[in-house]
Amino acid sequence: MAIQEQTIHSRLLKNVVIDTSKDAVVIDGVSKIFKKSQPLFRRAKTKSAELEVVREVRAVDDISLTIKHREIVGILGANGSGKSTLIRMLSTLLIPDRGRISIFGYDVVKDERVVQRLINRVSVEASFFKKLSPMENLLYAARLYNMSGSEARTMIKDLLTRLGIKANRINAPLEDMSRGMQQKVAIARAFLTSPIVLLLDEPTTGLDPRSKLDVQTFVHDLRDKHDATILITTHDMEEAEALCDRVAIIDKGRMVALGTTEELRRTVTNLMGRRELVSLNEVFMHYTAAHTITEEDIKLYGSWEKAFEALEAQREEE
Ligand SMILES: Nc1ncnc2c1ncn2[C@@H]1O[C@H](COP(=O)(O)OP(=O)(O)OP(=O)(O)O)[C@@H](O)[C@H]1O
Repeated sequence: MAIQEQTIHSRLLKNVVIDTSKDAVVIDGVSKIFKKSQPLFRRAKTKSAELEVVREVRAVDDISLTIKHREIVGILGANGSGKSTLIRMLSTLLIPDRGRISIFGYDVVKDERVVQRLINRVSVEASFFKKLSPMENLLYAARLYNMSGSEARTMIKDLLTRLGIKANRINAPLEDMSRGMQQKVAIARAFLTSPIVLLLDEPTTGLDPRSKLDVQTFVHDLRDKHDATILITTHDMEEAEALCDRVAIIDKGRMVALGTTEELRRTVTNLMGRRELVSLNEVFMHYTAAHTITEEDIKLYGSWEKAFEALEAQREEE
């Protein structure tokens, strides 16, 4: 029976009872503060002249967000805005300093083990046995989840093919594949374990346009056919528009906007007094410090993109 038909019932997944009528993810007033030590005199020639100062970085600052079952939500933010920190707290890798996070009612701190069964995180730093092939790596993962060898083999082949990985690559060492291709193998691995909540940390960064589309189709399939709830961080506005039911924009750890891409575009169009609907890029710039880039900055750095990179680097240093 399709899970949609069961939404008011409970679902048993990996021996955990899930009430799919509950919100999939509830983030309630969550903050994470890091302590960073920095030399006070950066240009000091001798080490002894350096003084260390400890500074607090509010990587995530009082964020609240509720995500419904089968929703795809995008988290947009510049480098260092706190996206990965938020994802890491959701996946129990970091503990919030303040606030609560729950997944279908299970608390990420108190019910850590249960949450780990419900959630799967895909990030660029995915760990693999690089000398082994995608098939061998995924068979290893399937074994951990008690799948039979033949069942897993068929499924893996199907998954990798759907993600656009050619047959001759499936059994070749992973280390010979590009970073983008390895990223796809990481996505396939997350899928193998049928996550009920999937956290995708910049899943298409570094992928070519064709591969991006493969991944986007796959993500939609995951939601449509397998009822996954998906949280995705991205820098790519086109991707956010193509994939997400709603997007949250975060800046310096704070959530500065939340809504459908259409709603956000309309709001900013009205705020700017424009006639034509602004793009999501302009929405992003409006809500983040990107709008502070001046003509002079563009001249100085050579292009808007370069000026934006310089601004991000400067903010990261601060
Ligand atoms: N383990 C850590 N210790 C100290 N500071 C950290 C740590 N992890 C992240 N930070 C700081 O927290 C802030 C948010 O970082 P985070 O990695 O969450 O941003 P991000 O939005 O994911 O960036 P990117 O797009 O570059 O991946 C940054 O200032 C970063 O330097």
